[in-house]
Amino acid sequence: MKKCIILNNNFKNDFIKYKYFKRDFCISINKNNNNNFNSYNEPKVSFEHKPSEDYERIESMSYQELKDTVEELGSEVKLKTKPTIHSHLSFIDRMRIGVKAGDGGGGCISFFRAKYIPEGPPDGGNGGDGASIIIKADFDNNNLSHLKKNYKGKSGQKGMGGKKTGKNGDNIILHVPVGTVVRELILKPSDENGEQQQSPEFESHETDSIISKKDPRFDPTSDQFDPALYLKALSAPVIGGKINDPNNVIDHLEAQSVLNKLDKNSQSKWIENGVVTDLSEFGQEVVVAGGGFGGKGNCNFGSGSNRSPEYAQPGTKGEIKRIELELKIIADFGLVGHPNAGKSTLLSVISNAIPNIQNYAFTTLNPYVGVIDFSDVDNQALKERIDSNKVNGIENLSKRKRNINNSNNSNHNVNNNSLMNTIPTSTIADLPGILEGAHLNLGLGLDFLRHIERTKAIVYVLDMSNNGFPAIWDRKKVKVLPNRYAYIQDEEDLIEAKKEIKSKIYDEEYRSPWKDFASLLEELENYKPGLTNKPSIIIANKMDGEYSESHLEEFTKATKSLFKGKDWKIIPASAKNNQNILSVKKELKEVLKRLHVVSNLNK
Ligand SMILES: Nc1nc2c(ncn2[C@@H]2O[C@H](COP(=O)(O)OP(=O)(O)OP(=O)(O)O)[C@@H](O)[C@H]2O)c(=O)[nH]1
Ligand SMILES: [Mg+2]
Repeated sequence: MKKCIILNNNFKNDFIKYKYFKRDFCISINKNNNNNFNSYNEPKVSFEHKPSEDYERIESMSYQELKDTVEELGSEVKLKTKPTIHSHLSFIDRMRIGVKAGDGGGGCISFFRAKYIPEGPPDGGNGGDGASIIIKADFDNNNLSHLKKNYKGKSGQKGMGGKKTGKNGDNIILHVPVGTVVRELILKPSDENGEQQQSPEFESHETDSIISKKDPRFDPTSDQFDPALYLKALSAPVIGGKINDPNNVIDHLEAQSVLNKLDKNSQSKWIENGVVTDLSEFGQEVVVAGGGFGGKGNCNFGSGSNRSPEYAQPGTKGEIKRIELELKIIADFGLVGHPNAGKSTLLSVISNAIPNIQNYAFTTLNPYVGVIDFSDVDNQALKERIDSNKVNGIENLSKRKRNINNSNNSNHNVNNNSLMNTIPTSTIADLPGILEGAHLNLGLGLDFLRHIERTKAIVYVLDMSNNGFPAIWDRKKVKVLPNRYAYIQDEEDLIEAKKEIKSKIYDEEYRSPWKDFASLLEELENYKPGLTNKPSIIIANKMDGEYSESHLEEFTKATKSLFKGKDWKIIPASAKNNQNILSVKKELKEVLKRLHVVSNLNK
């Protein structure tokens, strides 16, 4: 029997549909704003059948028709819900949304009337402005999953008699994390052969004249209508007004319907038009679609020659855009640890980077990104397989091979391997060391913490040899605890730091990896609650130390309850002696693999 799966429209990615679920064909249901998957009685469905390159899509099929079709294909209809994925992994770092700003309200044509004034002056008020769509960097979580696919702004209210102005549409503000890059997209139409055409050359200063001359490339009813040029012109800075000025000739609704059709037949593709905004400051915002202007009411047009103007301005159309949002991630992984824990040394053995390594704190002052090559992990996996086959005998191997080939269900081993093979390399950032009070801007403080936000996962590096770190800095040293120093810029910093650090319960005589780890988590959480929810790995470094084994034992015990429900692994290693580095890389790849699945599911 052929395997079939029914998914809701969230599963846009064919790779996931066919490879992850290992089905012969799959059916996706058009959701009617109803998230409860099992509650469909008569769902509208579209049908996709893709064992080969042929791709069939039937829109609006009834449930019965769907069942018949599926049964004809030799399967049965089964509703399947989304696979559960660890909640802290499900963050979206890139998404595309459609935005339509509200139209401006039309001006009003009205005349003042009273008992003894039958022909009063014009008193039609102005229309209100349409709502703009604004993207603002003030969201508290490093995630875009809270956003919808489309936003539509309210139109401005029409003007009213008595010179009353219509209400403006309330702007829609989309809250995104600091570090989000906003890109405008334009449609790149395909030619007959499916090849992408080059966008026509477009000079912004041309636009004004083109539009006013009724250029057919901007006319949606003309054969020469050029969607790419049209979309570009919508956002181009134009001398003497924008494309959506009331004086131009474009029928925007008609144009949008042409664009929608192009979008639907999926021969077209959205590409960047080069308008990029990097929202790198808290509170920074950008208007991605400007609301239409309200039209002027006839009270504005009365003049000596025409005291009773019977006309008013219509409102202008709100802009329509497609936007791509992306979190600016500096690397897949960020190395987090106290100064001197061995972060840079670890980076140097797992990646191609050649960082500065010194036996004093704050050697690393800026993030340094290295590329990890996973080919040795893959080679080892292959070698292990060959070795185990040698042990089990060649017969076993062929049996297993056959099993894998025959199985059409979601065999996890097969899936995992195919996913892993799609991740040949990854990036890792060496970050400056962190110490207590970093969230108060001690040490390299806030600058450093900001970088952690820009990595997808965290690699904690702990010094298991527990030698304590000699805080030798070339900056102004201030002793805040025995053996501990902090970088203080002024008196105020110092008072704050002392207060903060004293309020914590630290055993001043004795440092332990557990306390180190707890203070790292605390700093991260103090800076931004939820920051430690990122996928994480703990590297117990300096395992070549005399007491490292017992410290690791203590650490594992102490963290047991904390790690409940989290899939954080503790990997013992010695970066300096290149011990167990392959296991570290293996685990990094495991984390990436999980991130990869989630990111594919959310595209
Ligand atoms: N014994 C031992 N020493 C190590 C190990 N890994 C690193 N070290 C040493 O620890 C010292 C600090 O290493 P770094 O890699 O510079 O430490 P870091 O965490 O990058 O320090 P900052 O950049 O100052 O935050 C160096 O002298 C390293 O040689 C290890 O596994 N075992
Ligand atoms: Mg370093």
